[in-house]
Amino acid sequence: MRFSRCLNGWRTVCSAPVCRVERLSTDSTLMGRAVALNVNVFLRTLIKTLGMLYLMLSLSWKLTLLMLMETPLTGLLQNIYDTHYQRLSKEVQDSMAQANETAGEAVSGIRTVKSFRTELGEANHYDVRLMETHNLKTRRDTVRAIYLLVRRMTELGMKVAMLYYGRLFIQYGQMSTGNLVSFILYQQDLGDNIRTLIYIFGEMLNSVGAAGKVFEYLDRKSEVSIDGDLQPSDLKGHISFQNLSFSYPSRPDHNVLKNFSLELKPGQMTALVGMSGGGKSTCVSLLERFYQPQQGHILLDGKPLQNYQHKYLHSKIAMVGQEPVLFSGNVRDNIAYGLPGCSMDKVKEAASKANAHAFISKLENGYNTDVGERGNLLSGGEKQRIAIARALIRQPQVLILDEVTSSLDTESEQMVQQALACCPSQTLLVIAHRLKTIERADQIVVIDSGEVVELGTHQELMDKKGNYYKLRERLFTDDNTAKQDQEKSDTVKAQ
Ligand SMILES: Nc1ncnc2c1ncn2[C@@H]1O[C@H](COP(=O)(O)OP(=O)(O)OP(=O)(O)O)[C@@H](O)[C@H]1O
Repeated sequence: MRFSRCLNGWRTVCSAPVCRVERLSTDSTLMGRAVALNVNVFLRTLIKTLGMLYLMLSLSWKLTLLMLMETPLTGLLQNIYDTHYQRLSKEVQDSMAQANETAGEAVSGIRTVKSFRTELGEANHYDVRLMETHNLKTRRDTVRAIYLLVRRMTELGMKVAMLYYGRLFIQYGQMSTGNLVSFILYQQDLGDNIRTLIYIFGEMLNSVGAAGKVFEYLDRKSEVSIDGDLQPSDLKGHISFQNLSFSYPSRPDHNVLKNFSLELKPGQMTALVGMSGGGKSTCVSLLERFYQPQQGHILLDGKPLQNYQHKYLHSKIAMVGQEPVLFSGNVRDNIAYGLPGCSMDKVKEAASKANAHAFISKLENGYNTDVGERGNLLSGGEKQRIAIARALIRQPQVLILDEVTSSLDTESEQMVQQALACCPSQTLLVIAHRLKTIERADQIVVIDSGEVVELGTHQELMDKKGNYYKLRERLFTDDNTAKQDQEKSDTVKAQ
């Protein structure tokens, strides 16, 4: 559960890894169970089997050899069966993991599910996944039933042969009737033991697939090198993006940034603006070293970003993202996330700067109030302010705010802006759609299709009447239309 939470907010975890979380948890459970139980039973059964074989050999080595002739046949049969059974088991596990993931998504996004229930109609994704799992299980059980049938027939054939040759040995005085009866009794037990061994062996093979997946996750190497060791005590926070070209690994043909260059100076506020999908958040992801650019460099105080020690870098560059990520726990733990032993005074100071102290004090248990899973007991603006406090408490030299003011009211927004202005030597990078919030920025950078198309102060860009001017006009019109729509709907509601 805790692990899954960390994966959900992995960017936050990295700063202070949707993958198959369910599969990982199912696989590790399967592996743990198989190792603990099976090894124990396997060893006990193996010793018993060897003991019985010794007794059977002493009764009649010829009959024993005859019985053992069955082994290669059973082995071949087992091999064919295992291959199919393994493949189907893996598909069942994948399908179950997907079903659990779908259910988890539906529960965490219950509001969206409820809003779209009519559109979803009968197409309940979870049911579809369960049906797929059920079909796969049926196929797996059929393969098992066919295997058992063929195996029983083979065993029956061997028993007939044993009785036939046993009778002949008694006839020629090579074996007494009592010995044949004892042999048959041992042989039955031996059969049970060999079946147990085969079953456990199958189970162990089954868990090898699961173990493979777990080790695949554990052995994953970060594509971004983390062996830098620079930790200067006097970091200024001067950042320079130099001729960056970048495409995401999942879409290598789509060049998100093209020959992108930009400078962020200490003590200055830089605002990135532009149409959606232009590449603003990508700049931030590269600065946070979530990805490595294919071409170009990002320098921090003149040194490549990868030369800095990973932990040090994330203590100096803090980010508050578009969607604030909170973890279940109390307010204090969320603000002091990744800073064990942080004093309450520092937590309160950061909360005050982020304009969060007042609302936190009004909560039932103040800073000890549980924020609920992913902070769902708080409003969007409250979560946002806690996320800002989490960034400010680190006193970062570079602070990145990605659309953070979008869920704040005007008053909170102004207070946060004031708080940010209190750190004069800090390098501040702000991404904003509400262009009003960035008018006081020292430089405004307009990004379009991964390129810097305009750069200057608000006034310079307004005078230029270029992209920024048009963007403002468009957003201003959209804002007005939204306001008018809101007013209309308020009037209708009032009537
Ligand atoms: N993880 C990803 N994998 C593949 N492509 C991505 C990924 N994240 C973003 N992109 C693509 O990269 C381009 C730039 O996205 P980015 O999020 O940087 O834009 P943006 O300017 O921040 O947009 P917005 O203002 O809507 O947040 C888009 O075309 C987007 O589809």
